[in-house]
Amino acid sequence: MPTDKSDLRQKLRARRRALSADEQHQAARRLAVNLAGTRLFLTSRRVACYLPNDGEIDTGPVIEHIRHLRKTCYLPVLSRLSHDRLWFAEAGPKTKLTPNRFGIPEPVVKSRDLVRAQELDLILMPLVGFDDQGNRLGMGGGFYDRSLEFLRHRNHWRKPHLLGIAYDFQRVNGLTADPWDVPLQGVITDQAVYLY
Ligand SMILES: Nc1nc2c(c(=O)[nH]1)N(C=O)[C@@H](CNc1ccc(C(=O)N[C@@H](CCC(=O)O)C(=O)O)cc1)CN2
Ligand SMILES: Nc1ncnc2c1ncn2[C@@H]1O[C@H](COP(=O)(O)OP(=O)(O)OP(=O)(O)O)[C@@H](O)[C@H]1O
Repeated sequence: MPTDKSDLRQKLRARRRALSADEQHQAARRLAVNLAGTRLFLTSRRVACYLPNDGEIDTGPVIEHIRHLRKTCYLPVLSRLSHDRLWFAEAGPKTKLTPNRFGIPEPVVKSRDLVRAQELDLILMPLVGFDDQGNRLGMGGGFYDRSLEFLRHRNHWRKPHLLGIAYDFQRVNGLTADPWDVPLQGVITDQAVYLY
């Protein structure tokens, strides 16, 4: 296994992109079933998810389930970044979307309707790799870590709760945590629920 983070990123990203449409579809459905039985998800009302990019596991069934349970679904918004922190916007089935600078669709909303991570109960986070300590390897922009920095200074658990969403093959051994990394409380995959 490559030890270098960027090599590992490239390898895992290529493996995601190599899945057939049928494999992607199956895995996305299994993931939604696994998430649906997770207590942290069931007890959260304001839930942020993401729209898939670069072969990330499809979140369509998850988003449908969030709405079915009458929870509020949020998506990350990059286009009005301040100090590289993510904002989040409520996203219903009729919300207009526009591609951000990475080509990922994001909600078109008024500034006053943007919320900070602090206001959410649960963030379902995209990731490239994860390990059994709750360490997360992301796309390398540092957006989530910067936006969740306030969680590192807590001495008791504060919202939002953090769960990663991934294919099971994205589980790797011993990622080295950087000082700014904010650990995940669990990762939900197409095969399992890992809680740390
Ligand atoms: N679906 C999804 N949405 C997300 C994230 C994510 O990882 N996945 N992010 C998580 O933080 C933020 C966006 N971060 C991203 C960081 C890099 C690239 C990316 O494709 N980078 C290219 C280089 C592109 C360029 O520089 O122009 C690459 O690495 O190939 C995409 C999203 C917010 N929204
Ligand atoms: N809390 C922070 N304060 C300042 N800089 C940060 C912070 N968190 C991350 N960064 C910067 O962001 C860069 C990318 O971090 P990292 O490689 O961990 O991103 P990532 O978690 O893979 O990306 P993403 O969260 O966008 O998926 C790092 O080089 C680091 O300098």
